[in-house]
Parts: sequence; C-alpha cells; structure tokens
Amino acid sequence: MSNPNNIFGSDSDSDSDSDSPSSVHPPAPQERMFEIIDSTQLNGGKGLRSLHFIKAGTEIFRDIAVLRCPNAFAAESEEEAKRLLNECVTLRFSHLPPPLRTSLLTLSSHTENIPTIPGIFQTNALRLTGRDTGSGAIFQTFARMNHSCFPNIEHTWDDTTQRLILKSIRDVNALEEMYICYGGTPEDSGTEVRREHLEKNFGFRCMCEVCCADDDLKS
Ligand SMILES: C[S@@+](CC[C@H](N)C(=O)[O-])C[C@H]1O[C@@H](n2cnc3c(N)ncnc32)[C@H](O)[C@@H]1O
Repeated sequence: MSNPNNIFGSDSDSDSDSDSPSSVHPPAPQERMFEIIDSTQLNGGKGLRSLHFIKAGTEIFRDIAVLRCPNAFAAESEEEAKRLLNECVTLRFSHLPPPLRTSLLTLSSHTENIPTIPGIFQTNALRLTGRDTGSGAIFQTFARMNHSCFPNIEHTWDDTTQRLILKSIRDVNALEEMYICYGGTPEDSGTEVRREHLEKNFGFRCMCEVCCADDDLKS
C-alpha cells in the first residue's frame, strides 16, 4: 500500500546541482515543515505546528483525499439524506486498507464519545469545490488542523491535480501552531457571532487566540 502520509514529495522538487543528471544525483527529499502535536491552545486534541520559520506565501504541503463521498444525496427528507451519506461513508471506509482504517479511527469526532465513522466524517470532511462540488473528503494530515479566527494557513482544493494545497498566508514562527479558518463568518463579525456560527456548523466553542483574548477583556 502506498503510504497516505507521504505527501511531502513535491511535484516541483528540483535537483540543486544543475550540471548533474538527476539520475546520478536524485533530488534531496523536501524538508518537512511541520509536525503533529498535542495542541496546547485548544484544551487537548491534535494540531499541526511548524518545525522552523516559514515565510508568508510558502507552500507547506499537499494532501490527498483518503475517504470521499458525495454529500448531496437526492432524498425526500434531511433524515434520509443523512442516512444515505452515513451508509456511503461506512461502506467506502470498509473498503480501505486496514492500516488506513485504523489511522482514520484516531481522528476526532465532535458528535459522540466513542467515535463512529459517520461522526468522524462529519467532523473532519472538507466540502470540495469546482468540478468536485457536492463531494466531501477526509484528508489525513489536513484533518489535524485546528481553526483560528486569525489563521496563518490557507487551503485550496485543486480539482485538476486532485490535491489540497496548504500555504502560509503570513510568516509562521518556528514551533508556532498552524491554523486554518473553517470558514463561513465575516472576518469583522464579533466573537459571539463567530462562536455561534462555529458551534452551529462545526460543533465546538472556538478557543482560538482571538476569541480567548476577547474572553480575557470581558473578565
Ligand atoms: C478537524 S478536527 C481538528 C483536529 C483535532 N483537534 C484533532 O485532535 O484531531 C476539528 C476539531 O478540533 C477541535 N477544534 C478545532 N479548532 C478549534 C478551536 N478553534 N477551538 C476549539 N476547538 C477546536 C474541535 O474539537 C473540532 O471538532
């Protein structure tokens, strides 16, 4: 089985010794820019942090979809649509290689105490865009990224290469946690509006630095 975590070999790897044929000096593996950690900011749970200083605009990694399902089933009710989605997720999960299944079962689920695959899908799947609109997918490394209302990383789905591209949108210090924005709230909306939106759509109370700084001001 190919290792789904092995996403760091960039398409743009180049041999720095331009006089040498690449068959003689294979390109050096791209330096790994991050590691998965226990997030300190968000009361437990995993997160991603940088291993060294990263300049704004740097591509950090590309991720691949490991479990994908249409999330817009034609159904007579919301309940039926949910049932069809859960059946699809469970069936596709059962066809994955066992090590990948074991690994996916360690992802977080906000819907239940003992995580189920539908709950894990609901918590971690990203809605795809472009010609893949209508599908949701889990990306193994991306699924470990937490939300911030002042994110330092942006994600873009490239439907041509079928890769999720992660880039820094501002300078990231060494050992700083990397955050994306889960989306949907205007940047200038107040803390309570953002928190309500995240709670309703993603099932958690936002504990990012911006929201917590606001809590401190109020206390
Ligand atoms: C996609 S997962 C992110 C990775 C997760 N922390 C883990 O341990 O695998 C989403 C979950 O992370 C947590 N989370 C992410 N961003 C958060 C934030 N800003 N505040 C509080 N919890 C957050 C919530 O429990 C949420 O359901």
